[in-house]
Amino acid sequence: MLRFSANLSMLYPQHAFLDRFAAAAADGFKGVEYVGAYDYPATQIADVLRENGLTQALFNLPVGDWVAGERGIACLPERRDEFRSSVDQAIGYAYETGCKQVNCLAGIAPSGADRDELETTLVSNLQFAAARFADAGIKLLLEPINTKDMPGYLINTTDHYEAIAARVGSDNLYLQYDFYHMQIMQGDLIRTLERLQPRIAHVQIADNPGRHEPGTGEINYANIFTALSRLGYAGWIGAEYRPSGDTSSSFGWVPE
Ligand SMILES: O=C(O)[C@H](O)C(=O)CO
Ligand SMILES: [Mg+2]
Repeated sequence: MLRFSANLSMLYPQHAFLDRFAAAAADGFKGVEYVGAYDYPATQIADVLRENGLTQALFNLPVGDWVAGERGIACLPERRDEFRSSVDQAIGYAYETGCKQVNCLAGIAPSGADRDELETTLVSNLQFAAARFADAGIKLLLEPINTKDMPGYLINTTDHYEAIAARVGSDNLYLQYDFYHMQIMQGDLIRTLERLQPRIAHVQIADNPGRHEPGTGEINYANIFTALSRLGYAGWIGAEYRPSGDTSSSFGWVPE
């Protein structure tokens, strides 16, 4: 049985963030996810989840200054201490909201930076975080992201995820497989899903081009949902897209 989670950073843009939970529940979602809710007390998020009968499926480690263009700090050597204290902050939010998995955004490579140094920093930070999250019973995820939407982002392919994961050497580092990003970067979506499925803890969906709802572009989501069912995928499927119109009218892709 496939389970869908509403990505509240993208769906229901007409509502204030805290009102998006009720909108998702009214549309039948049982789970929600978002980039992060660190501007709100964790207890407030827990309350709104409870009031709406929702499970917290996923959120990200603190991503740095999003408005200034940061997309994670895990690869930035001078932010090592900040990253490590952000792990404790994320664990606190995960405990309070009952969330069992947290995604790490690697960050944008500063122009001219030494990529080896960035990767070494990322590996060391992920080793630290994977161990802390394991002690807390929470999975740590790493997501490759396409270079067109996010130029300079450090991890862009599943091969790169695998290379980093091999260096991290922890059973508690999983892949967040976003079909939209991987369609842009490498295609071969279902074969890669089949190969990496044991390490995939969360998937996300959007169509390409446009990053709108499934059915608006070139990705065959009917086949992808069949593959996920066939493989016995038991995680959440995050609806992480910008609706082409009204969010509540965008769910024609949900399988019967
Ligand atoms: O953009 C994405 O695909 C990520 O999942 C995210 O959380 C924010 O960039
Ligand atoms: Mg994603």
